Amino acid sequence: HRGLPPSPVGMPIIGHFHLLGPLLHRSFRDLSLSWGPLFSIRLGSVPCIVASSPDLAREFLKTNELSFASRNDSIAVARLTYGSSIAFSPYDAYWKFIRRLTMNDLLSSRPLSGFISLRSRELHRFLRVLGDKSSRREAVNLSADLRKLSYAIISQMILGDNDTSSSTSAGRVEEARTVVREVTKIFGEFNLSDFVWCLRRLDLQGFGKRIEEIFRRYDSLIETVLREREELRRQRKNKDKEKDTDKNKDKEYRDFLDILLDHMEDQKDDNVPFTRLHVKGLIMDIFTAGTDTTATSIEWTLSELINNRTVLEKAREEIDRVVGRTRLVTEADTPNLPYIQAVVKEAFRLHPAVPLVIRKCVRECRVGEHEIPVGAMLVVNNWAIGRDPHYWECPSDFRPERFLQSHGEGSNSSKLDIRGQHFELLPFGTGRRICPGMNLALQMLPLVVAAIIQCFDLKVVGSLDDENHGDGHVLKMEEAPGLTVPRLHELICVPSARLTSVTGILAPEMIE
Ligand code: HEM
Repeated sequence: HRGLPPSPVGMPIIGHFHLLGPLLHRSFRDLSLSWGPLFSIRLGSVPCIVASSPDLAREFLKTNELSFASRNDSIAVARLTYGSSIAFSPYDAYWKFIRRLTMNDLLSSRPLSGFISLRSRELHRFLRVLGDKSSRREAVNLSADLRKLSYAIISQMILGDNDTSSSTSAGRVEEARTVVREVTKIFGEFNLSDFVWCLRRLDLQGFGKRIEEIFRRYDSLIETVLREREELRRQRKNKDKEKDTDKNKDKEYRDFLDILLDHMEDQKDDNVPFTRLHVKGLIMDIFTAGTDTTATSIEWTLSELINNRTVLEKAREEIDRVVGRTRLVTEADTPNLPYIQAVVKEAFRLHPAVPLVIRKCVRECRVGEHEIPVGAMLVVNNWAIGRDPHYWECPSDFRPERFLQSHGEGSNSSKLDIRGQHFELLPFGTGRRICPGMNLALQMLPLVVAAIIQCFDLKVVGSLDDENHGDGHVLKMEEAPGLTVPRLHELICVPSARLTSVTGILAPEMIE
């Protein structure tokens, strides 16, 4: 394609695959330093356009929104989401149907406010584990526990309040968490077979085997969950018949899975089939899109706070002033904690959990002097934009102050919001495909971060940078590859209780 943006010299058949390392956002940023904020590469036979500036992000994702309102599918996505993903579905009637369903019944403010007590209960449970470790002076794997926390919240939102006390269901939860992680990892890797047709059967990187293994494990888990639920629904129906109860009266025990199964059974719209496979795919989708992203964002925010003591003290000072030292911070407090909100934004700038917004061109369009063909892949490098010195002063410093209104009149960054309106900072993407879990994430993140630093001091074990940075050793900040980019080294800390009485959370015997 002559009209494509500039491109390095590629190799026959594989194109530019050899230029990409496991951390794709870094490879793309390095290429943009030589080829400019808009360049193209070829992945096998698929042209891939990489944009790394806010203006280009606006041009592609807003001005030409409908041309890029779909995403690239892959062998892994098709198999592991049963071809019925919300995140990877093209912009069509099915996508509109499941997006509306998910928003109305799970992720808009009405259902979310119904889950406040669930979030608070799980947060308390998480803090109690930390409190317990603190009283025994034991280390805790915060990365793993944050994943457990976000998994517990999302799984109960979707599947209801499962009793995890028995060893069988605890084992099932553990297995499900592992599967979700593996799916998130494989979705973020580029598989040569997706781009080079003649290599499809060869499976040179061993993706095919991994996909089948993950599929087998997920399918067996989700089948067990579905069969149990179908049996429960049969029993409920029989009971209702016996009692002659109105079908709609049982609303209180309907969770999201029930709503999906109701849609499957009713099948009102023949143009948009909704089968058991769609239910399985959608559940996989929400788990993979929602759990690691949230946990990863909290993990990076805490890591930055650990490395930036002055910021941490300022954040704590705000919590102590607004909330006090005798009760735990709640969701209702977070709008009154602007510094904590700024800390979260600053962590998103440096560590967007989804560093690349990836879309597919479905309608030929023109951007500047370039013609973008149908089928081209678009990558907007959020991570590179967040670290670009053209848009951010001292970009590698962790400075939440840049997001405070009082920080320099006319300062652009203090006015930025992160809900997809400002293209300098798009942690949740933008437009029709913007993250539907944004409201949930923005309720959880400031709360969990504030609660942890309100209650505990964290002493890091391992993962310290060997170089001395003047004020002592700092935590290593290396990244692991994947669709979401978590820390390479898990965050392991010994917590010590900071407050002597946090009512309702830490039992007195847990406090030193
Ligand atoms: C800090 C947490 C999160 C971050 C940083 C994040 C980020 C993103 C981003 C960047 C996208 C792509 C948007 C685009 O293409 O414009 C996305 C899509 C998506 N996210 Fe999130 N997300 C988070 C949490 C969640 C949660 C909690 C859920 C659900 C419970 C969720 C569900 C989804 C889904 C289903 C999509 C695909 C939407 C579509 O294509 O229509 N996310 N997310």
